[in-house]
Amino acid sequence: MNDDTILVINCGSSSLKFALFNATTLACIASGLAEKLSTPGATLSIKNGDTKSSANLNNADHSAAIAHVIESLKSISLLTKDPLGIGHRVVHGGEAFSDSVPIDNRVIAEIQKCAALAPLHNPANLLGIELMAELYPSVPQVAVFDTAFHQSLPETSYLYPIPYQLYTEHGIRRYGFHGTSHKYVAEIAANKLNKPLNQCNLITAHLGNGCSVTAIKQGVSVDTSMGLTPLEGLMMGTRSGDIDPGLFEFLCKTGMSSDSISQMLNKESGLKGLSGETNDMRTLFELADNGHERASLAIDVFCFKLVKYIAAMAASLPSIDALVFTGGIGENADRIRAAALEKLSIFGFKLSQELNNTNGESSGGRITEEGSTLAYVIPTNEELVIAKDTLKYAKK
Ligand SMILES: Nc1ncnc2c1ncn2[C@@H]1O[C@H](COP(=O)(O)OP(=O)(O)O)[C@@H](O)[C@H]1O
Ligand SMILES: CC(=O)OP(=O)(O)O
Ligand SMILES: [Mg+2]
Repeated sequence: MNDDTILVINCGSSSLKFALFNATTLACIASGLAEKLSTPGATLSIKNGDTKSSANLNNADHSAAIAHVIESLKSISLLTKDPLGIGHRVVHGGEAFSDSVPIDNRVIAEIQKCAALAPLHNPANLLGIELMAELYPSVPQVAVFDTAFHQSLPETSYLYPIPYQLYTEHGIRRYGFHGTSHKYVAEIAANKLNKPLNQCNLITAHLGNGCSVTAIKQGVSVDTSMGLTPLEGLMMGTRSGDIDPGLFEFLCKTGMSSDSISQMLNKESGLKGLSGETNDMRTLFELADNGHERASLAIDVFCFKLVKYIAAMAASLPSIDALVFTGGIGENADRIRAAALEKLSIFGFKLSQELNNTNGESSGGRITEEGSTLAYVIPTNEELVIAKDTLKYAKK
């Protein structure tokens, strides 16, 4: 296959997601995931149309994994010539970026500066950029930031009530994340509502492994649940979300180091921490159905936090045109959506059980009854947004 392509890379701390798009049609040709990198269990799975393959990568690090990805794509006659452009998901762009940008040394330096604010994400994103620049030195690379869409937050939302110099001198403020996803589903929701986005008031709930909720007023982000880092806000797969900051001192006094507290809050908390089992919502449903009490408890706390945050987001809006669910949980977990909407009847939501059970498939994503405040399921596609933004800077 000799069509022009755009390659999208989402380099995480121990994983690498990629997607290859046709640059003309923007159809996704192949996508995949290399995970558990730098461990004996490292694997690569690739989906190419209906064909799925997987391979053991045996301790491969990011660099070896990227080489495997490119080799594998070539072996199925894809990526036989250089891509037109390479787009990267970059989690933290601080206050420097309110849109996607072509990557140059200045951009790399800014991303490096933001690494202190996102130590789990930005260094991995930078590694992906460096590795691709080595492999394809003459191909334009573009950075697409999770934080960009939230640069419209007003001061009242982004400032923390702590000494003001911490903001001016150290950039400590709410930045917000998953912006690419919130923006994408907001645009689709506006289409469904048949209104320009700048006339839409929406609440978008991105519920994947990381979870965040955003209030979108007349098309722009005005409040969001994640903060300085992607740890604040909702309960997530392995992240705690909001906790009392007093917990930190308390745990320090028990002898825990700040690194181990951070590890606990980021990797051992959330659904996994409360259930004592897993961060995977599907498995938790199975466990709960078989009488596992802490799996049920973890699901209940997850729903409670979700409802609380959706209600908080409503405080920033004059009205709610629609609530949107997206991400692996938002798109598939009908019982989470049902539990949430049941508790949100104060905002006029009336769930249609029938539409909800099938993820709104027969109703263009709508899962509410006639006359209800609208709620939709809208599958996100961050990779497509990154591919589109990359194409803007890739010369044909
Ligand atoms: N059919 C399903 N029912 C319930 N939860 C699901 C379903 N499919 C995926 N999920 C959940 O979605 C979450 C992963 O979301 P995803 O958006 O894929 O993650 P990531 O943030 O890593 O991209 C997991 O908790 C997974 O269990
Ligand atoms: C920013 C963030 O939380 O990303 P993810 O959901 O991919 O972990
Ligand atoms: Mg995802």
